[in-house]
Amino acid sequence: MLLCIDCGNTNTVFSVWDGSQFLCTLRTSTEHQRTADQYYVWYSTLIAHHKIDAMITDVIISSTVPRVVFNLRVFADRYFNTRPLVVGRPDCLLPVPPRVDQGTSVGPDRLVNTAGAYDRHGGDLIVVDFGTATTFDVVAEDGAYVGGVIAPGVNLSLEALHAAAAALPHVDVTKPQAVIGTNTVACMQSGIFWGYIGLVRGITDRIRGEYDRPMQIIGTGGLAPLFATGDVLFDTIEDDLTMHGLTVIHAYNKENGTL
Ligand SMILES: Nc1ncnc2c1ncn2[C@@H]1O[C@H](COP(=O)(O)OP(=O)(O)OP(=O)(O)O)[C@@H](O)[C@H]1O
Ligand SMILES: CC(C)(CO)[C@@H](O)C(=O)NCCC(=O)O
Ligand SMILES: [K+]
Repeated sequence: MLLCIDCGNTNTVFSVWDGSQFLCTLRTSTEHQRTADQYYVWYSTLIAHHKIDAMITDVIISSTVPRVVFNLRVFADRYFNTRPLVVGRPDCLLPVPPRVDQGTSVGPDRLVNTAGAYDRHGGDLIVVDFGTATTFDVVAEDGAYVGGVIAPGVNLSLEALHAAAAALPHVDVTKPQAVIGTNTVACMQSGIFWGYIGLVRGITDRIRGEYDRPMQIIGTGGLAPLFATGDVLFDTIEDDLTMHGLTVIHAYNKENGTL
């Protein structure tokens, strides 16, 4: 079985893939101090809780935080006796290499989203991922990542408002009743909710204008379903797109790479 690990700047997600389905998905906050042994205590406790017979033989990691990779490698080696595949490292092949400026390194999560979305939908796509950052990945006809957009994440923007303005409280993102807020919290929620609807619509419209073929828009990340209630922004929403992409890249390396 394959253990897929998706480390974002905010959260780290583990998912066990048995070759045809994900048996469970476990989430923890990303902390670079966490050791291999700490990962195992957390992982094995939850696996036991879910009563899953997970015989892990392979591990694949995508990490937007380079310094957590060392301890995850030790974790894979010590507890599963396997050398993990790390997306973005030279020995991890991608089904289609990205076409970007020379010397730039694309976030591994964006490469993984690209591979996952292309596998499910073919090319000419925009993948919108609502994580720590709100990212837009453009996937060409042949499945290559060819660029995109990085905007501040929704929760980051809310935190920034709260941190910078003494009178603005911490609020959660939610769909407000009306656009015109009649109290501070409602005003902030309106700014974030309708602001991000406008951001996503504006950016995807402009990408479509710049790209010379029809494109599908795929939404992913925890907040995609919430924003889809505000406007028709996406052709589909897939909460497991990153995990799916990890299984696609792993399978590709089994067939063509050094695994
Ligand atoms: N209605 C909601 N309000 C606030 N947060 C929500 C809501 N629905 C989902 N979430 C949050 O979305 C997050 C899931 O987002 P996702 O995994 O896509 O990115 P992330 O973990 O925030 O970022 P990264 O992947 O960059 O670490 C979870 O932390 C979850 O609590
Ligand atoms: C943009 C984030 C933070 C989104 O997780 C990540 O993909 C990243 O660190 N990217 C590196 C820069 C780039 O993708 O062009
Ligand atoms: K993510």
